[in-house]
Amino acid sequence: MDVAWMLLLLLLFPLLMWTSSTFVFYFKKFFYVAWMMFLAILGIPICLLKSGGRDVENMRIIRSMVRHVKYLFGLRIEVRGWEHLQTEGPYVIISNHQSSLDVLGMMEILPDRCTTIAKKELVYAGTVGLICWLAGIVFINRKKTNDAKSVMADAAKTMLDEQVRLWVFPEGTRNQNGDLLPFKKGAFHLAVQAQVPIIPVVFSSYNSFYLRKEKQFNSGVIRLRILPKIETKGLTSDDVSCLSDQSHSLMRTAFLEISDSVAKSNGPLKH
Ligand SMILES: CCCCCC/C=C\CCCCCCCCCC(=O)SCCNC(=O)CCNC(=O)[C@H](O)C(C)(C)COP(=O)(O)OP(=O)(O)OC[C@H]1O[C@@H](n2cnc3c(N)ncnc32)[C@H](O)[C@@H]1OP(=O)(O)O
Ligand SMILES: CCCCCCCC/C=C\CCCCCCCC(=O)OC[C@@H](O)COP(=O)(O)O
Repeated sequence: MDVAWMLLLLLLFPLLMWTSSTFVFYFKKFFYVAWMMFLAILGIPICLLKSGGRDVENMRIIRSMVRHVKYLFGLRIEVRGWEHLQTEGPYVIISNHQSSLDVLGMMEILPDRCTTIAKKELVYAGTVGLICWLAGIVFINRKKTNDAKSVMADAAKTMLDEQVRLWVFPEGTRNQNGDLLPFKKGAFHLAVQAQVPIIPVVFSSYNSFYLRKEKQFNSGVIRLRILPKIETKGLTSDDVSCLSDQSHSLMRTAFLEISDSVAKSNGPLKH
């Protein structure tokens, strides 16, 4: 009898593991990375065939190939403020940054001819790194401020010469502390140097369905709000701090508001 129980427990153990939320968390994380790497394998030759190399137009291919991924994780993305993206010419989009899941919301609203600024380490992320490079992502070395500044000054020029839009995460790193980190200045210098508007975009907190430390990854809702553009015409580098503070306060207010409302519709996290 004892042996039979032991056998039953041994059989049940993998099943228990499978249903435990920690296992599900790691499985989903692994699957997310693996699926993105796989999509990139398919996307790389398409990008090469369509544009022959590094070109911001490749972002369209990534956008269309990533749109379904939210369904695989039971995520619903609700967007408000589409009208604020109806702006001609180049602009800088700034958004909060919580996790690599931000890519899903980003691809939901990414305008044409829009690429992004990322840390240089991303270029080494296998097939994902290669496709990011092909899509014209601008890589910066966050440890060398002067290098990063000059790369961003070049980007300001490229924006105008090639009519490119840039998406920057002004917190400068991923953050899931339930609030926004103070903003780095690069995005605002960029907009002022190019004299283009800033369009703030806010993702609601993922805390009601995704918690990195607690190893929770459920299905849920992400609310995305596109805020009205902030003009920079006539502003100089002296106005950068003020511009950054103004953007931070607008985005923080929207973040707290939508995060609160989304927490109610996602319901409490099951532990
Ligand atoms: C087919 C399927 C494929 C599937 C797979 C593909 C999937 C997706 C593909 C696309 C998705 C990609 C998503 C990528 C997301 C990646 C996100 C990231 O990597 S976030 C991290 C990188 N981003 C950033 O760091 C944001 C930009 N950073 C900055 O703007 C920073 O300001 C800086 C790095 C330029 C400098 O940082 P730091 O020194 O730490 O801080 P500051 O306080 O901001 O600056 C110091 C002083 O320098 C002045 N400054 C800053 N910038 C400039 C400038 N451009 N010109 C002049 N001066 C500048 C600033 O004012 C400060 O001086 P002060 O006197 O104090 O004002
Ligand atoms: C050779 C194998 C390497 C495997 C690496 C896997 C790479 C990730 C693969 C798939 C995820 C797809 C989305 C990619 C874009 C997300 C990038 C991202 O979010 O980077 C984090 C960065 O913003 C801030 O990082 P820090 O927290 O400041 O540091």
